[in-house]
Amino acid sequence: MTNSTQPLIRIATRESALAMWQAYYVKNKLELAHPELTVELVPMTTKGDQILDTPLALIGGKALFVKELEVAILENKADIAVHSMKDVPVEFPEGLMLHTICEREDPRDAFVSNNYTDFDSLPNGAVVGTSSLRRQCQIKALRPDLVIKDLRGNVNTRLRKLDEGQYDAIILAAAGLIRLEMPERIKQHLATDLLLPANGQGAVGIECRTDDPVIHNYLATLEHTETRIRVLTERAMNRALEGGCQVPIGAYASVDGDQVTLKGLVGSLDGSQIITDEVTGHTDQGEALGTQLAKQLLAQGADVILKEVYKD
Ligand SMILES: NCc1[nH]cc(CCC(=O)O)c1CC(=O)O
Repeated sequence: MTNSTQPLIRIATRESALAMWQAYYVKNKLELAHPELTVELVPMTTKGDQILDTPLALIGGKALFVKELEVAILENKADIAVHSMKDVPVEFPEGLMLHTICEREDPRDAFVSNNYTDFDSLPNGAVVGTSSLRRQCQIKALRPDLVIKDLRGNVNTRLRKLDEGQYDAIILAAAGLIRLEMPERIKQHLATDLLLPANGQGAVGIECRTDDPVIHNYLATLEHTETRIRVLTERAMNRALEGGCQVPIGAYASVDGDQVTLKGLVGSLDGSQIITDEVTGHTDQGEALGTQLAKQLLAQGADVILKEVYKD
C-alpha cells in the first residue's frame, strides 16, 4: 500500500502463462470484493525461468522460482506474490508469510498424448515425458517397461515438445491445463489413487509481508477454509520428510465433514519400491496428522529411500 487516498496492491509475478493467469485471478477477485482497490501486476523473470534445460534437482530446486518475487516484496517493490502451492518451499523467509490459500482446482495429474487415449493403451517401451521424480517413480511402478524422458519448461513449452513428437505422452497437472483453457488436451484424468498428486497441487497461495495488517485484511476474502486444511495437512507431511525441493513424494488430503484423510507416498526413482500409507483424524489436527504420517512412512523404509535420493 503506497498511497492512502487510492489503495493499491502490487502483485509480483512470474511471466509464464500460468503464473500470469494466477496473478490475474487474484487481481480480479480482489477488485470484485473491494471496488475501491487498484491491483497492479509487477511481472518478473526468475532464475528458474532462465535455466530451462537442466533438471531442476541439479540447479537447486523450486526456490529458484520464488526468490526474486520474495525479494521484491521485502524491498517494498511489490506487496504480494501469487504461487502455485506445490512450488512453494515449506519454510518462508523472515518477514514473509503464506497468508491466504485460495480454492483448489482439480488436484489430479493428467495424461496428455496425441496418439493414445489413456495410460493403459501405451505400448511397451513408450516414451513418457516428465521431470517430476514423484510422477516418475509412480509411473515406473505401474509400468516398468515405459521409458521416462526429462521434460522441462512451462506448460506451453511442454505441450510443444509433445507435439514435436519427442514423447508418446506427457503427464501434467490437470489444473494448469484447465486454467490455461486447454481442457481438451487432457485425454485422461489420472485418479489420485493411481498417481498420488504433489502436496498443494491445484491450489494457489498468496504470500505477503508478515507485518502488513491492511493487506491481510484485503486478502481475507480470498481464503478457502477447506483448501487450507487440505494443503497444510499435505505440506506438514512433506516438511516432516524434509521433502524440500525435487522429491519422489506424493501427498493428498481430502475432507469429509470434520474428518481429514491424508494419503502419502515415497518411492524409489526406478519404481521398485513404493511406500504408501494413510491417516484420518479431525480437521483441526491436520498438521499433526501430516507429521504422524511422515513418521509412519519413515518407519516403513522411506528413510532409506530418501537417503538414497538425496545422495545424488
Ligand atoms: N511444477 C510446475 C507447475 N506448478 C504448478 C503447476 C500446475 C498447476 C498447479 O498445480 O497448481 C505446474 C505444472 C505441472 O505440474 O504440470
